[in-house]
Amino acid sequence: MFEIRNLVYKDILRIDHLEIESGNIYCLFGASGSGKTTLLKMFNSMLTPDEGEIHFNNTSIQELDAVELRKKVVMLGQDPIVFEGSIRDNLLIGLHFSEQDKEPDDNDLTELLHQLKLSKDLDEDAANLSGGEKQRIAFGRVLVMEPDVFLLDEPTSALDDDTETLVMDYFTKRIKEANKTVIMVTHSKGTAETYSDQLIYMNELQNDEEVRS
Ligand SMILES: Nc1ncnc2c1ncn2[C@@H]1O[C@H](COP(=O)(O)OP(=O)(O)OP(=O)(O)O)[C@@H](O)[C@H]1O
Repeated sequence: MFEIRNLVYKDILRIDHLEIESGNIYCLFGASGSGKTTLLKMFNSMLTPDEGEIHFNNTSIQELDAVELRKKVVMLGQDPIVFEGSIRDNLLIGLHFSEQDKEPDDNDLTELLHQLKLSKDLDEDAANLSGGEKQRIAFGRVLVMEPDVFLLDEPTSALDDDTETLVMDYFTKRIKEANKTVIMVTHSKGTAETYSDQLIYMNELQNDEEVRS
């Protein structure tokens, strides 16, 4: 699905080769500042390598329209974005930037909230949610978009352990059923070991001693 060859980005990334196969969950693991977020941003063209190639389904990412690519490869950043409006608005807003043409109805969205362990009404103002609740709403938004690839940057960092387990169990079951691909940054080795098909250690990936953490 993705293949990286001879990638160089500033003095942050130096990767000879990395292959991401579809249908798998990959966890990027490594020290703070080791380039995990930077690498994640390469996969949907938010950042462009200085040297080297990234291929997505055998086409160079640079040849693809970034907007179209981001419909298939969706990033959920470290800081959850909440838009003005209700919880319903927030769950549905990503559909405008996705290839998914079937809009979930209120029953679907209420079930999604339930699975994300959010006892909230769809009409509630999203601005009043706590940090962990906002994180789950942002998670729900990308789930509704149903992209081929989820790029997740510490998606459960604001959740307590029990909630994280429930949310991740639900998420991984759902994406495995749909044969989606996940590349996820996490600081939790337990989360990485529990949910990933493959762990990618940044210090092993980087080929230059100078960029090793
Ligand atoms: N646009 C940029 N220009 C220059 N340096 C940058 C840029 N973005 C990030 N960096 C630096 O690159 C390094 C890697 O940052 P990155 O955010 O990818 O690390 P990370 O592994 O995700 O860290 P954390 O676990 O703390 O989120 C850091 O030293 C950071 O300061």
